[in-house]
Amino acid sequence: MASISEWYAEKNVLITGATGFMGKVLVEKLLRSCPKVNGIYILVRPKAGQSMQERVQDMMTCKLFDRVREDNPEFHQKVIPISSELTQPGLAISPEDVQKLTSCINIVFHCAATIRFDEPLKHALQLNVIATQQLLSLAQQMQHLHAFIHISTAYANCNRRHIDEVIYPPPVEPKKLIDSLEWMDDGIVCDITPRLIGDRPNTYTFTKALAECVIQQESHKLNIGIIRPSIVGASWQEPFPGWIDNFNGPSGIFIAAGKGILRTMRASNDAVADLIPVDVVINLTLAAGWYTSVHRPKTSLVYNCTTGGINPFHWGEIEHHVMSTFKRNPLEQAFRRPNANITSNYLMNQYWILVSHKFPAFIYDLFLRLSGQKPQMTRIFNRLHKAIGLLEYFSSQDWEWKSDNMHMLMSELSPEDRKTYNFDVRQLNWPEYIENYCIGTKKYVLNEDMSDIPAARQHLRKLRNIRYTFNTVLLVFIWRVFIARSQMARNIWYFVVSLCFKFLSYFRASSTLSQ
Ligand SMILES: CCCCCCCCCCCCCCCC(=O)SCCNC(=O)CCNC(=O)[C@H](O)C(C)(C)COP(=O)(O)OP(=O)(O)OC[C@H]1O[C@@H](n2cnc3c(N)ncnc32)[C@H](O)[C@@H]1OP(=O)(O)O
Ligand SMILES: NC(=O)C1=CN([C@@H]2O[C@H](COP(=O)(O)OP(=O)(O)OC[C@H]3O[C@@H](n4cnc5c(N)ncnc54)[C@H](OP(=O)(O)O)[C@@H]3O)[C@@H](O)[C@H]2O)C=CC1
Repeated sequence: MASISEWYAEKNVLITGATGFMGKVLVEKLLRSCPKVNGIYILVRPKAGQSMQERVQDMMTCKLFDRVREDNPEFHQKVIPISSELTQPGLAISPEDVQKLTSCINIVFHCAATIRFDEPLKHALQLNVIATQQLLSLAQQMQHLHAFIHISTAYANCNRRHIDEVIYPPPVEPKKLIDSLEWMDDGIVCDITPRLIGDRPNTYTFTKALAECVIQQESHKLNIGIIRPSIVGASWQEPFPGWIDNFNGPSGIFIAAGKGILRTMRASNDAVADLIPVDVVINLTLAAGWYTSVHRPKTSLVYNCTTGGINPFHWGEIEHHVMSTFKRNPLEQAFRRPNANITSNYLMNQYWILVSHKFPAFIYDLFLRLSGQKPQMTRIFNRLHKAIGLLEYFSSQDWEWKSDNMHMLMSELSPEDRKTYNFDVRQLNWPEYIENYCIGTKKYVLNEDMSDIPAARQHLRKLRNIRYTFNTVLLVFIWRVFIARSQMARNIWYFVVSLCFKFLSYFRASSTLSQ
């Protein structure tokens, strides 16, 4: 049987969400490991004043593509951008492009989605559900399509504790919901959103669950594979360790902790931190594309792509390794020395928020105001509190995912493919991975230079000295106020001072005698 790379040779691949975090890694891996792939068609929209072409050019000059660039400097010729806005009717693809895609595409990878937890329901539905529906209908017209691979999330069914590799019945009938929301104005939709999403924490997980149902209902004769990754983190091995380009999920939290801004967060030390490296997810996705095309399973296979059941690691351990990495490799211009603690106790967390977040922010902003600058720390903390408020649900409990299909797929690969498309997370060394992840946030998200680490360490030492001075002044001040008001405190003070004097005289006398 042909290896995975051989199978992708001469194939035309369509990818949505190629400009996103996972999409980029997918494009890169295809170009690097399947150099004979015929064409990679990517659906891209113009954004933030940049044309589609400019965005794609920018994407391909990014460091992620360095290895591919070395192997084949002309790699960009294989990437063919197609203008598309997924929230528009017909995905806003021109008739000529539709013609091109339907006649040549062999495999579709659908990665595009809104992953914001606070997305208004109407927009999340439009992108995560209706766009999926429209893409399926385009796929139905493709004459040479072998497989359609949809990227879902392991948290689509986070209202359950034990999650099998099946598509669960929808919380509401997607078609009925789409029809009803169409005539409602945004205010009404916003009001009824909590009732609609029920026991799911946000519109993201709710609409991703609906998307899976839409796929089940409307796939007809297509060969479907559904990949459900848990919390996707920096790369483990490929194209190099620690690659990450965004603040999503834990990355923003790690950075905030490394900058000394985040001091406390509600999370359970003993809960499994189900992180999965992005290269593992992409390797599994490509292998699933190959398997679905070659074996054409009778029912759509769902792959829970998680680590917790295979090689568990816990939030408490993550906290320890993140802190230790950032102490050894500090971020530049830290606000305070990194020292974040997670706690599952609500009151304790509120106390530390007050003492370690709100109070220092207030003092710092006061200092900025007095020195004629614009206050900013309170605003940063408000944003951080909003983000951690949305993430806490995922860090305070654990889930059990069945991953039989992931094991089955691994057993179907040749030894060579198992190396090239490695998704065996039993080999993952967590402390090493977390260290590379944190360094990755420093290098690739914050664009900080590793050669500036001595200066960053010097800055941490300065912060430590400021803290010692501040604490000493505070202690002396409190004590002075205290002894001015209490006779007992004064007595203790005189007792301690006279004790010190006695010790001093004793040591002086004994040193004089010994001479
Ligand atoms: C040591 C401790 C160990 C314990 C550690 C526990 C970690 C526990 C993780 C659980 C993780 C579960 C993950 C579920 C698994 C999925 O299913 S993965 C899908 C993941 N999706 C996400 O993570 C999206 C979550 N993010 C959001 O919903 C929105 O970004 C937020 C958080 C509501 C913020 O919205 P917003 O206020 O409108 O801000 P937004 O425009 O997004 O960004 C504003 C700025 O903040 C930055 N930013 C965005 N997010 C963050 C963030 N999280 N932090 C800091 N800055 C951020 C942006 O880069 C941006 O910067 P500028 O470009 O302005 O300079
Ligand atoms: N990141 C994670 O931790 C996890 C992600 N997933 C799933 O993986 C997939 C990819 O996630 P990730 O790469 O992290 O997400 P990103 O937010 O990084 O990427 C989203 C992609 O979707 C595209 N997109 C969004 N809106 C539109 C639109 N209206 N028209 C055209 N394209 C659009 C974006 O394009 P543009 O650049 O133009 O905005 C971008 O390419 C998603 O389906 C997500 O649900 C699952 C589990 C965890």
